[in-house]
Amino acid sequence: MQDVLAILLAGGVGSRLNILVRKRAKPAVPFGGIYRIIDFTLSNIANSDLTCVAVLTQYKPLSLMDHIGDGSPWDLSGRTREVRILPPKTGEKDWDWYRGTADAVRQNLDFITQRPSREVIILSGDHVYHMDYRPLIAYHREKRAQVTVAMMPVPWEETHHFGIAITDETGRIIDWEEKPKKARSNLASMGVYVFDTSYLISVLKSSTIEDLDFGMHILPQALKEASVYAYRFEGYWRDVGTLESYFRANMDLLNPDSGLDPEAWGTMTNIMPHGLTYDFPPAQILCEGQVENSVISPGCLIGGRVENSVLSPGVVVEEEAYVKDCVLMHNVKVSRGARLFRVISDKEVFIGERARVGFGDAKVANERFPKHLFTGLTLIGKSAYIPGRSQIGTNCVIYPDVTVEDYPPDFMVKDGSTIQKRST
Ligand SMILES: Nc1ncnc2c1ncn2[C@@H]1O[C@H](COP(=O)(O)OP(=O)(O)O[C@H]2O[C@H](CO)[C@@H](O)[C@H](O)[C@H]2O)[C@@H](O)[C@H]1O
Repeated sequence: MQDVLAILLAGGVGSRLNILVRKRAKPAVPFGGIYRIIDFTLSNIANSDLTCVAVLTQYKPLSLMDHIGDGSPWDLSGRTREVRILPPKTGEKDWDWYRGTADAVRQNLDFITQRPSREVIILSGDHVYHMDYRPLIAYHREKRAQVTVAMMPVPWEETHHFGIAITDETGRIIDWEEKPKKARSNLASMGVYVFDTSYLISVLKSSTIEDLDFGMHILPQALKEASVYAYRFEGYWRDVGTLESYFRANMDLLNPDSGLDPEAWGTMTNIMPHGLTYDFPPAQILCEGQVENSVISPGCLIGGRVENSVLSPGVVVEEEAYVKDCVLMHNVKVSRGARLFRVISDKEVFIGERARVGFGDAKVANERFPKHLFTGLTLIGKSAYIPGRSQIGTNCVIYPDVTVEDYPPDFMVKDGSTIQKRST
């Protein structure tokens, strides 16, 4: 589909993913063993035969740029295919940081005006889903819409996280509420929009709002002056913007009925920048090793028991260790006899012998720290060191790079605590 340009928004701060996004943009966070979150949207683009995409970055873009490279892992590079990574433009005075999703596109209007296109599809880099965009574009054309929003019903108690539409019987959107306190419908926007190119250019050029946002400003305005339709999507889709939803989506990989199946969807990733499958040997389960309902990536070495967990390449679980309901990223080492329960661990973490992590009372932890954004999960930052025989409760956050010197005596970390690196 050479007449449709794709714009992938990949610049949000993603602070709800806590220390996982301290050094990387949210779309670059590892997911599901060998993938990164952005792989899902890039694969959808390639599998929908879209040939030209701009990736708008802003916050900590380096690992994202490394990962995307020239786009060839998704077949997005060549004479007629291109992926363009666009950082915020330098303005007259200083960096003109993007102030809203639509402002980010407005600052890169050149990309759109310099390439002939009939429609522009706006996508987000922090969703895990499989979608063929071609039926959506066909629907947009059939309805002669100027804007089409991909939507799906969500549980009523989650409606306040989304843009919500009220439609008439033809599918036309007649009312829109961005993240309403009390929603009148549960038909939620997936943050996937198809715009007629000429309408998108005119609506972006005509607005004087600085922090211009699609859900907050552009859609309400479009309802007044253009024909806006809802396209109902049926399939697996998750916004993995919070730790809870990120964890749940990883766990969905282990449930054959969830609808999340990257292999069946032809999801692609870049295996080169970190030498993923090229340098890692096949995964190995030793005699004493036991694995139940888990994703085990290349280079993993399992001597203990792993249950309902997602392991990225190079994870080692030594003899007598027990890992249950965990997401462990690249090269985490779980030493002999250690026990982990509901832990999300970033890369290169060392867990000492007989340490216990994530066992505790989430209710108590929530009472102590009601503002914590997650329940019953413990989060370990990149390259952190968990001392042997330590006991780390649930709802704890262990910051990146902490060493043995940063822990309290006898390594007892109460439910809901945070261990930070001591400033030197
Ligand atoms: N300045 C910037 N530059 C580049 N990229 C940026 C950016 N600011 C945000 N982004 C990226 O744009 C995407 C969407 O941004 P937001 O996180 O602000 O939207 P939110 O998810 O709250 O709601 C939106 O997405 C949900 C669906 O998840 C809809 O229901 C809702 O209507 C819609 O507003 C994300 O991928 C983010 O990383």
